[in-house]
Amino acid sequence: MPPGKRGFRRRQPVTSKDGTFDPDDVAKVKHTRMGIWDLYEEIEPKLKLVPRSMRLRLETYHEMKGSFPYVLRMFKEIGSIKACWWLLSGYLIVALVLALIPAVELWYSGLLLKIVQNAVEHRTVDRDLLFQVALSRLICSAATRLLQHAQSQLYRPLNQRIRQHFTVQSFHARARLDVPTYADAAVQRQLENSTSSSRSSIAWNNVLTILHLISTGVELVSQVSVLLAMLRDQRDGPLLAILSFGHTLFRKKTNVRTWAPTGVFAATTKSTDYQKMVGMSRVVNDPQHRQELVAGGMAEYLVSSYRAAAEKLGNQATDFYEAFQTHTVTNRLSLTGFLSDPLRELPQIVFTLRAVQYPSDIPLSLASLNLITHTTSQFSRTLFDLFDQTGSVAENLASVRKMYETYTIPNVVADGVKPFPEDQQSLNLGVAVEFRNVSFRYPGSKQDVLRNVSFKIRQGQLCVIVGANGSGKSTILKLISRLYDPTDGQIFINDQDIQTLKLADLRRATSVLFQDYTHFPLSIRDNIALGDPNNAQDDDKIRQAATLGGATEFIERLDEGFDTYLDRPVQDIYSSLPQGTTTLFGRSVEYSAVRGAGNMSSHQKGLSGGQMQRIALSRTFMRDDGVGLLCFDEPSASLDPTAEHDLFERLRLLRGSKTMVFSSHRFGNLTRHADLILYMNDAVILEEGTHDELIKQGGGYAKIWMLQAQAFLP
Ligand SMILES: Nc1ncnc2c1ncn2[C@@H]1O[C@H](COP(=O)(O)OP(=O)(O)OP(=O)(O)O)[C@@H](O)[C@H]1O
Repeated sequence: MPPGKRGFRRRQPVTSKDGTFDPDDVAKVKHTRMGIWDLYEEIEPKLKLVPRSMRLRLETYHEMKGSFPYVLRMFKEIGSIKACWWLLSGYLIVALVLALIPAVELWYSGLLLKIVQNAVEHRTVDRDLLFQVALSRLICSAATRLLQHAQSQLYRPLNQRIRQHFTVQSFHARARLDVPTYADAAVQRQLENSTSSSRSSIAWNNVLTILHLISTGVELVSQVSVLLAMLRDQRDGPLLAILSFGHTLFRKKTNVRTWAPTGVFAATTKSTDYQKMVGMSRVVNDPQHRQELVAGGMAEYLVSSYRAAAEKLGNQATDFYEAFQTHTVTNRLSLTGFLSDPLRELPQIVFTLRAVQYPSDIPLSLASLNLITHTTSQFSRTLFDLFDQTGSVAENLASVRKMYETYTIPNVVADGVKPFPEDQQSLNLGVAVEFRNVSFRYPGSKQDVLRNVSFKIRQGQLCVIVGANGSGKSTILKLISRLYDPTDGQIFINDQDIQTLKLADLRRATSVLFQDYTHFPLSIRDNIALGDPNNAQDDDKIRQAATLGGATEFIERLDEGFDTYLDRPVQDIYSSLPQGTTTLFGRSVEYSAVRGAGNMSSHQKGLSGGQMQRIALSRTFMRDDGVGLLCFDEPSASLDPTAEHDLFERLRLLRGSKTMVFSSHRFGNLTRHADLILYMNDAVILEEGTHDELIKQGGGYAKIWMLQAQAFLP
């Protein structure tokens, strides 16, 4: 990943805290300069009674509590997945047994110590007990291996089952969102926070976290019980244990390393040189820019600018994390750091003093010292790790809550309740569309893109909306298909308020080709089939739609015909192929360096804009049954004049008596046949009527018509 801000934004999700963060608020925010980076950290309110770390921990526990109901729901759901309960119970049992083994080992080590003690004091060795200890150690290590193997065997099927189940759920949660909801930055953030990777899932990660917590708990409790039992019999045992524990605690305190600030923070760089360096490295590394880079002879300029910027910045050209670490490392030399090492030696010093005092005890004390210090520091490390993990455990558990919350993100465009139309046959006569004083502003924008727009398209009419770029034509089509709701005013379909109609019915009865249509990274067949998901398996229909869209001829010329992927989402993987290999799996071999280079990035098969538009048109033609309203936004923008003429002829024939709405800034063919022309400019409808009426009126429409006509006059 390129260095810098991109990585930072992606990796640092916004916390669940309410309110806003204003870097300029000096009362609440501390500013630190770190090389080219400016770090802004929220100043924690200073409560004397509760230390900051404690307060953070309390907050964390509180957050964890809120996540529990969701975690419970997750486990219930996992229980409903085939065979998951059994696998999970098996996994838990294995984990618990594994957690008990260190205590068993410790117990036998204690016994060994007793044997040594006996040998020293009474000069006798209990051979049976010694054999038993040796055997038990062997059994313990064999059991650990076996159990770890069993665990890895259970891991894969569990992970796969759980991941698959929750991936489908999350797919559904995302697919159902409407346009304004999906475009909402807060929703995007929410979705990003609940994204699983392709190899594991939020649910599985949480199952592992919880199992880890349980087994660590069991490990600690069992070890502490054995340790206590052992310490009871050992001279100086408790003292040595306390000293070891103290050292681990002290070292932990002096050894806090963070890769980023811990609280609420934001960081930015004002260095234009660094921005330029990162930007230029993207231009060079991203294949989509290669064509322009080469054709424009930019390489030399880029290299010299990059070098100049790099020289100017020197070692300050780092991403935020590196800058942060450099900054913190220089601040880490402290007195506590120096004290840490002598403290480590303290148990040895105590032991030496005792050895002088009781020389006969030396072998025993040596064994005790080793066992006790080793066990205590291991135990305390596990304990501290567990404490340290509370933050990430809370975050993990919270991710389950966030995942479930995405399932219920409410859509901005609310569904209606009335079925539409009541009589399916009526659709053949088209539908009437009426706008009453409609005003509209895109979410987050301050500007009205439609102002007080009113018009009425009667059943079966052909309406053409014309006007300059940005006048609001496409927006009208988006409102008719209820991608958005008006900010003001009402829209009526067959005299019924559009907001009362069932969305699924409305969308089934309407077919829209947007100007900014996209091509799905699927096969051409699927790209067309999606025009009518109900008939997506009907190959004849797909071919017929392709013919109507004028696409059959070029599709059939492609090597893979209808199976061609416009943009293959999963690339074939190969390396070290002999040079003569030009095709593989029925496709031509492209080396990764040239994949997506040149004009192949957006449509790998190198289709022209017009051909892509024909595929989009075919998708629209897929749906003819059960549709009463056809909307086309600049359907011929990329077509040559013959193709445009043929398209309009086909559309007129196919239309029958259905309502059709076009948006266009080309006057001519279409407008002359229109029953209603809406002439727009700057968010309002200025003129409306038929071609003859508007020409007679001699207004804006007539003027542009004359302008376009003149272009063809000799
Ligand atoms: N998603 C959006 N968010 C914010 N503003 C938008 C969005 N889509 C369009 N706009 C703005 O709304 C205005 C009207 O756009 P619209 O696409 O409806 O115009 P148009 O008449 O169809 O233009 P063109 O002839 O170029 O297709 C423009 O100023 C455009 O910048």
